[in-house]
Amino acid sequence: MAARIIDGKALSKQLRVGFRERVARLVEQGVQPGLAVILVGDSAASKVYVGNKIKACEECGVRSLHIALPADASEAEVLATIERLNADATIHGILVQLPLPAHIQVARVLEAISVHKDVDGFHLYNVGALVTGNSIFPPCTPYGVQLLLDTTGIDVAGQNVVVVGASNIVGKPMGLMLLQREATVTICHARTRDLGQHTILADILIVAAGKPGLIVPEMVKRGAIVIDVGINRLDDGRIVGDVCFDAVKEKASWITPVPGGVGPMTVTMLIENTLRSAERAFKAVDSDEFQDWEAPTVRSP
Ligand SMILES: Nc1nc(=O)c2c([nH]1)NC[C@@H]1CN(c3ccc(C(=O)N[C@@H](CCC(=O)O)C(=O)O)cc3)C=[N+]21
Repeated sequence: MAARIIDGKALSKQLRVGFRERVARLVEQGVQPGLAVILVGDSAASKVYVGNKIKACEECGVRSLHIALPADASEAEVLATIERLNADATIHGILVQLPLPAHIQVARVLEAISVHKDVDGFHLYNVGALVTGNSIFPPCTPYGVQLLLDTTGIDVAGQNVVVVGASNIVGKPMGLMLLQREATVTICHARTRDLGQHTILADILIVAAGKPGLIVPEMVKRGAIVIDVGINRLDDGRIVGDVCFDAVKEKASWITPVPGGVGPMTVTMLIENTLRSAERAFKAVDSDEFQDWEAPTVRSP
């Protein structure tokens, strides 16, 4: 029997209805949630993603500030932009689109963002919070995957989860989030020997490798849940994930499509984090998470 489809577009749509209500409540109290998106350079893919984020803001009533810097903008310029946004009380979330041009140090930029506005969850403080199991801004893509998994009704505790890809923005945080939920987590990566030997054991297989066609049915356990985080543009213009969807869906119990799976959820969770930040700024929700702890300024050598 073919797998059931986990529809990220539909779930996003549903969640965004609730977001509009939360924005309305905030606006009633005089708070207009605001998200700043900084894009350095003009990569085509980044433009599409940033465009989707801005669209989602509009859809939910979040004010968005799109700051486009030229590809040769200096690191100092990017840092100055962040400083300005850190100090701007009308901005509740700051996102610097990755990847950045090679002359800019990603770590310096991410550590410059106020931990209170780090809606991507990429600041070291938020990464540390995730490691210790009390995440403040969970990174958007793994956060979205977690909600997609929830819709299947499966309890991940005790399940074999295999994550393919060990990036800082998807694979590693994904593994940590599911470990927190008591799954048995394996993280595979480019140097993993005999990938299929690991993936075949997965009750839940999450693939974020950026390699079209990487996962074939022989590597998938019958009845597994398959989450495809990959987004690959083929020469013919088609967008596909890392999983051979048509073949694998005959073996899986649940599967996410690309597009329309994880991608829209990434954007949706960005809005969720921005609303949480705005609510927290207003003290509409418990702000104990930060425990009045002032995050240290991290200085790079
Ligand atoms: N600081 C930072 N934060 C990010 O969250 C971040 C980033 N940098 N850099 C790049 C990745 C990628 N990303 C996506 C956003 C939207 C879709 C999306 O909307 N996908 C749709 C359409 C895809 C398309 O048309 O190309 C879909 O899958 O259905 C996908 C991927 C956010 N990222």
